[in-house]
Amino acid sequence: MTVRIGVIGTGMIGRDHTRRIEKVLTGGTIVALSDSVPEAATNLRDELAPAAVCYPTGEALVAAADVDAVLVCSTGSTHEAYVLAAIEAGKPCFCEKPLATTAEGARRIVEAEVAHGSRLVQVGFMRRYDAGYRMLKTVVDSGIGAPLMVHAAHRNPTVPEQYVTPMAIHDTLIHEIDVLRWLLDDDYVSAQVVFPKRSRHAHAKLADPQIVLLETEKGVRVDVEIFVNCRYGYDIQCQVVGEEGIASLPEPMAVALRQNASLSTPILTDWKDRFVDSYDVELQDFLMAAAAGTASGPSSWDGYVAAITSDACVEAQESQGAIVPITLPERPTLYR
Ligand SMILES: NC(=O)C1=CN([C@@H]2O[C@H](COP(=O)(O)OP(=O)(O)OC[C@H]3O[C@@H](n4cnc5c(N)ncnc54)[C@H](O)[C@@H]3O)[C@@H](O)[C@H]2O)C=CC1
Ligand SMILES: O=C1[C@@H](O)[C@H](O)[C@@H](O)[C@H](O)[C@H]1O
Repeated sequence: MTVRIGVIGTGMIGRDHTRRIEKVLTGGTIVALSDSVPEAATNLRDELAPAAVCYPTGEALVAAADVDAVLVCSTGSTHEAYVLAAIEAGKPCFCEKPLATTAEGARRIVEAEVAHGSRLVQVGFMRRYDAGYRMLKTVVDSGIGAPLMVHAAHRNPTVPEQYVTPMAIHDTLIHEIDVLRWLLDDDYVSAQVVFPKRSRHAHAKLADPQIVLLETEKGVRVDVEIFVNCRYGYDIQCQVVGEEGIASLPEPMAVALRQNASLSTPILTDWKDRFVDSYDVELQDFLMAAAAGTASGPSSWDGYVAAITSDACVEAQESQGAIVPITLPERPTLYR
């Protein structure tokens, strides 16, 4: 079966996902596009999906009879309404992170999906599909004894002016929030944020870098450096310290160059390149599940837990070093 897909939000990642469904993956075709800026949708149609119909609203796209499944790739604050509409229509829905910009919004999605009675939503936490993180998880699960600590870093070369301090959590740390609880098979119980000396490259409304300290139910201590004006590249680091050994996320594959009395490997600069294979695998997974009328991978529950944890981290940013507790509600059986 070829799954007929509608894409809401045809900006940077909506375009990239349209390209991969049309040009790279099997089992899906783009039949519908929508963006609040109509030319964004028509331009993408002309460039990559000539058979697609452009809809004036995301709601009209979700309701279209020939749309089997929906990709929500619009601005984060708009995700909740579109995901709820897809659930109401009984259509599988891939939602880019964040699932919702508030924990309340994510809870409403969980409740709607539970009421529907089966999974329909996959959240775009692509790192769970990354070959390096999967290799790391295999080792963490069996090769280093009980995990004790995680040291991680999420570095971007630069960010635009509109990227402000809480976005370091909602937009950036959210990937670590999800992938580390998946890696450790654990949940967080508290968060704290400390601010080192501020980089002179940070914009006025951004405290950069930041260090987020999380503690898990099993007592693992996690520190994540968020540094989004690091200048030198897009660099994702993760090291798990266990009772019997230390396991590190592999570096992306790169040619080692011996030249002019030096040995070097390039560092990537763009998140799209760093996780290009993971995006392919996550969307292929979505297409396979959608063909069966369901969803797999990171769930609404994972999106909800990430939202609760993000809220605690933002509160911690604002509380000058205070430790903010994280309390999760009971996990519905649908997500066990
Ligand atoms: N998984 C990942 O690594 C990444 C995820 N993202 C997420 O994807 C989402 C989109 O990000 P980008 O593509 O970078 O942003 P973008 O700004 O390039 O694109 C967003 C698009 O949504 C459209 N839009 C805004 N409000 C809308 C509405 N109510 N209905 C329909 N369309 C609307 C905008 O006109 C724009 O074309 C964000 O939630 C972001 O966090 C973005 C980059 C990487
Ligand atoms: O999701 C993403 C961006 O929105 C975010 O701004 C970057 O920091 C992340 O690395 C990227 O994966």
